[in-house]
Amino acid sequence: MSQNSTNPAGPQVLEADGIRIEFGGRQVLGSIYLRVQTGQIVGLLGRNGSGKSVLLQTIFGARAVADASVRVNGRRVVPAFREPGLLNYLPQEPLLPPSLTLARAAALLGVDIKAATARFPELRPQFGQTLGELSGGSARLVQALLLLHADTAFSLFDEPFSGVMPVHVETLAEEMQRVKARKGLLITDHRYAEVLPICDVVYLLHQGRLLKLEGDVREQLRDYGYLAS
Ligand SMILES: Nc1ncnc2c1ncn2[C@@H]1O[C@H](COP(=O)(O)OP(=O)(O)OP(=O)(O)O)[C@@H](O)[C@H]1O
Repeated sequence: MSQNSTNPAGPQVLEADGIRIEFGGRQVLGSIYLRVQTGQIVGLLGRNGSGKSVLLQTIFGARAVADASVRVNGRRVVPAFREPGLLNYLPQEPLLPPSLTLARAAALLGVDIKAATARFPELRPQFGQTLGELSGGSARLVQALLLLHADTAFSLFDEPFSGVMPVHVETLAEEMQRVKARKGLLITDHRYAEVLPICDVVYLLHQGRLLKLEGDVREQLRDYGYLAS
């Protein structure tokens, strides 16, 4: 399914709800509802250990959760990763094998290197190298760029800016804003100063509940103990 085949007339809507997760009797997520649509960047913030990674894994389908419902345009898609062209996911840990050349990774994901690196020309000469030969920050940046430019309706990013130098964080954030014209992006990253300005919707995971923040987002982030006062 290409990104426009499910609903060529309008945006696609990805919804996740009924997500409840416990570890050892401790509830991490309690009846979460989250919505992302194409054309939006949705930010997911929360303190360390609040369950952001677990939530992204569950939406992607890498973590099976009883009663969890993930839907696209109202149609249940569990596990979502099986749905061709629906979504891709950058986990916190490296996604692609270190032995893979960047050119091969791009080919596997159907990504045009020239388009993906249009704003990162210094990366182009590195496409003959393997991911393992890159620095940690460059490898992170390349993987985020490849998933961003792959032809899926949604991309889920778990800390895409981690280890990436500030000048590239800025350019990657701008690139996300450009790409959202044809995709929906769900991003969690503690680089809130870069994340907040590009988000259309901000969620905060707090004590197992997912709160949609409206109004003065920074003030609420302080109130909930995510930002220092
Ligand atoms: N397999 C597991 N077994 C037990 N507990 C787990 C397991 N996976 C995650 N947890 C716990 O679930 C909670 C949420 O973890 P998660 O990695 O989703 O947090 P996070 O919000 O992404 O944190 P961070 O901001 O530090 O990346 C943590 O307390 C973690 O220890």
